[in-house]
Amino acid sequence: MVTAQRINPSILSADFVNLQAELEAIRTADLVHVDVMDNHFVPNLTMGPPIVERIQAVSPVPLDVHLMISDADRWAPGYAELGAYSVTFHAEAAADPVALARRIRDIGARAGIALKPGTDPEPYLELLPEFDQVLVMTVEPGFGGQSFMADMMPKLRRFADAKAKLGLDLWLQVDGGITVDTIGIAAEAGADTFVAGSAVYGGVPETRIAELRAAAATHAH
Ligand SMILES: O=C(CO)[C@@H](O)[C@H](O)COP(=O)(O)O
Ligand SMILES: [Fe+2]
Repeated sequence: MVTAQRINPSILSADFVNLQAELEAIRTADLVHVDVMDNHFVPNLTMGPPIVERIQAVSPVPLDVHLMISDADRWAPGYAELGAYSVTFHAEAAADPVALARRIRDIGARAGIALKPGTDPEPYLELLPEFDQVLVMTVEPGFGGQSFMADMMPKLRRFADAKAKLGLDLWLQVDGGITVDTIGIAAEAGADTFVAGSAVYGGVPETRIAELRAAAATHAH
């Protein structure tokens, strides 16, 4: 069986003044990746619940919310409540990642855990049944348009191995520097869900999404 692959454009690279049109432009995507930043966990500031709620209301594709915020335990459940399809918080920002994932799942969203490049995956491997997706950051979180960190591939493989060993239906997501040139490297290492901001919005989004899909498919497991 070939693993399903997902392309999730990040609206961080979209024109925020024309967000509704930018959301329409990616209707062939699987999910829309929404980067929430608080200028505390990362040195950048984007949006909070009121704007994400409006995006949820008008988006033709479901929301994949990536929280780059401190005190995730306090804020993450609200994004599940407003209807996000998945809510991913950072391991480094949650006091109790398992309890938080359970709250997100109880509300009805998929629960994701994200790891910054410097974060060791080992403590999280045995917790994987508590999550629906793992996000391996392939740039330092905070900004779009950075270069893909190929040295994160051993971490991705570590999660892919643990997923296989435990027989889990877990999505492995990569975020940062994904292009037609790097997506195959990530797919090869076990990723099945690909976030791309500048690569999608830097051209005609529908064409870019199709190109990314084709490039990823040649490396599907
Ligand atoms: O979470 C982040 C950045 O912190 C990402 O989702 C970026 O928005 C991806 O942008 P590109 O690297 O694809 O341009
Ligand atoms: Fe992101």
